[in-house]
Amino acid sequence: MSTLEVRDVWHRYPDADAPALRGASVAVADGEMVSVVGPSGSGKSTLLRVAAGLLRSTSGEVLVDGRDVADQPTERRDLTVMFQHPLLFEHLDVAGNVAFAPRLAGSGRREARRCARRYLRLVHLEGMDSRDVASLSGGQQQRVALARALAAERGALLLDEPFSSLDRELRASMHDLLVEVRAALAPTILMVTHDLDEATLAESSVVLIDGRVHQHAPMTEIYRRPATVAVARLLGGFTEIAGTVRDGVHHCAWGRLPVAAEGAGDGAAVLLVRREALRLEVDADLGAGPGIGARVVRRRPIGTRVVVSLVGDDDSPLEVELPVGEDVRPGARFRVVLSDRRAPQWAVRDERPGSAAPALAGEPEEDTRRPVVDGGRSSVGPA
Ligand SMILES: Nc1ncnc2c1ncn2[C@@H]1O[C@H](COP(=O)(O)OP(=O)(O)OP(=O)(O)O)[C@@H](O)[C@H]1O
Repeated sequence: MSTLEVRDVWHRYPDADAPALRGASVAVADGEMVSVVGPSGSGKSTLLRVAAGLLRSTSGEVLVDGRDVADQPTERRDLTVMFQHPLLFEHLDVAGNVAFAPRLAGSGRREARRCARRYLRLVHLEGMDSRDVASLSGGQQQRVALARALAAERGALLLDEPFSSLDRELRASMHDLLVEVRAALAPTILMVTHDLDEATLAESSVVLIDGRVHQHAPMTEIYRRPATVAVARLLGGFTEIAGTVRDGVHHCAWGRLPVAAEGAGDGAAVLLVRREALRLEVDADLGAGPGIGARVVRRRPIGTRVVVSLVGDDDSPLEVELPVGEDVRPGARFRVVLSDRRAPQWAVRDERPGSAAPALAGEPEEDTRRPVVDGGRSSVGPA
């Protein structure tokens, strides 16, 4: 077991217009699992490849067990990597694939196969030692790949979208397996995924956007209090209400709304409200508290609920989630209000292009290598 830390890493690919990583930092404690999420192209795989030693970063440190391993090749970093595609050796049978790492480490053939069987049992593939890997299903192949990664018996396991090529059911069974493996072996894990549900398997998640860490916290906390508008957009389902915070109150086209003390301080700020925390009132209720007049643009059913998209009287887009069956048709006018008007709302600094106070206005030149957003554990809100 070991700890893994990536510290203030910058990376620019040759000929790229912009850096893929801009001062990204992630720390994974011994036996802990951290997931990395972010939009496509945000630098997730680059971060993992730098940690694995498959890519040399432009600057920054990678520490395994507190030791700087920047100059060490992957095989000397006490870690192992598993990718989306299993990349099994087709000339070896199942046990031969899993025995590969112990063989490489110097174990004899019989001992290595014994070790392989142990890990095959762990991934529920007992009795399949002699099977041809090409004859296995995609899910079974990925189990072999996991057993092979575990059989290397390295301190840390780096997973790059490990289950994304599997269908929903197989993915769920791999998630269960990962939970079992963690209970049995407690490996230190850094996992890149674009699946926000999968990310919740980890104790905490890092949200990487444009090569910067916007937030590092448990996923439930990230949903509750996204650190930036960009994080909220990645999660989806938030309505953004622009305005200004003064003395703990958000002033906006909706009126005056109290904000949570830990959020944005005075200045231009966006309230991030979950769409299920909003409801529609008929226009007759105008003036009954904070809210905004809006016109329905479209409705989109999702399971037993319907997402209603509206345009507010200030031209802002809004989304409200209601039970299916509500009589809400395109063109109809309503007043959008908060379900609980007294609850403090979550406000973040308004850093959107064109806002009154862009948070990135003071962004350093790229080559100063200073992170703009705090990547610390449980950080909320931009630095
Ligand atoms: N070999 C390369 N040469 C040049 N640019 C690259 C290279 N690999 C990645 N990039 C660029 O670096 C940025 C980050 O890419 P990366 O693959 O790390 O993102 P990602 O978050 O893993 O994306 P995805 O979720 O789509 O896999 C992207 O803009 C990508 O186009």
